[in-house]
Amino acid sequence: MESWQLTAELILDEKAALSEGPVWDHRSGRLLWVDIEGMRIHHYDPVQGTDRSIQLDQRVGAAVPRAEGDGLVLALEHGFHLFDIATERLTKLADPEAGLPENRFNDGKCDEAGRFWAGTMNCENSDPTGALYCLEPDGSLRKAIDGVSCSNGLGWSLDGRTMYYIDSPTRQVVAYDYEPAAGAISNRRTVVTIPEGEGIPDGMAVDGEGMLWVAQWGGWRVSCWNPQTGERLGFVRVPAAQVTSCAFGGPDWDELYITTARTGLSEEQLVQQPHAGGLFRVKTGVKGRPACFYDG
Ligand SMILES: O=C(O)[C@H](O)[C@@H](O)[C@H](O)[C@H](O)CO
Ligand SMILES: [Zn+2]
Repeated sequence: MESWQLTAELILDEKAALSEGPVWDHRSGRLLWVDIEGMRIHHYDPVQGTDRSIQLDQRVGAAVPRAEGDGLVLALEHGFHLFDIATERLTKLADPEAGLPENRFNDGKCDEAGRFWAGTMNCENSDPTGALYCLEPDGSLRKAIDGVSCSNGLGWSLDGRTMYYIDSPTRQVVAYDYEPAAGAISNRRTVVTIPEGEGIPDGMAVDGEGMLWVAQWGGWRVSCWNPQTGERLGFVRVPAAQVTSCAFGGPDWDELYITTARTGLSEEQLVQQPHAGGLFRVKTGVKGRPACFYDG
């Protein structure tokens, strides 16, 4: 059934420790991404081929543009913050896991209503002490999913009635019924299982046909899955093992940007994958959808 294979090309040899969370900002034509362990927010300009980054003083799990202005909302090691790029000023909104020092925030994404969803992971072990949170545009926060080990990819179906979610060690993508007005989830079920020996699922993007593009940490690839059937339609080879996330972007929305990591790799492994920690890209032949921004 696997009908196609593509290969991603290196576009930025950044050698970031843990490059993650790509978001295409169509307003600026730039890709926002983070280096979680390097504590940096990056902006990549594909026209110039240049990348600029801002150093923070704590780990940054996810960054998403705000709908108004050019600020960002961040899921930092120590909670949710607004960030003003020009002044580099941080404004703390909420730190729901201040009492859990082993945890930090990881992947996050906005839904159509401009809510920012982001989850946590235990950095010391795979105990399910993490959770998925939803930050409403008015700044209120609620816990949506409990008992998470390593909160990762998020996405929504084309009709906005299904939310997809990845807790990496489960090797699964699960789906919930999604009630868009309230942002409420229910009826959890498994829609994709990553085969054993192919690493674990990490970040994810949903394309314009509703298919799921799932990065495989330890799997050297991003695979494309039909969530209706659980079948893999094809995959993108990436010349780095720790493939962390992906997002559609580019002027025609048909380019998949892919992030990778160096962290945890031995000297020997780094010889095999010298561009680990780089940014990669592939033309997919399918279009993605505009990213949603934070409405608060
Ligand atoms: O890329 C991420 O989402 C996390 O920040 C990583 O740390 C890995 O997923 C995790 O460590 C895998 O075990
Ligand atoms: Zn991730």
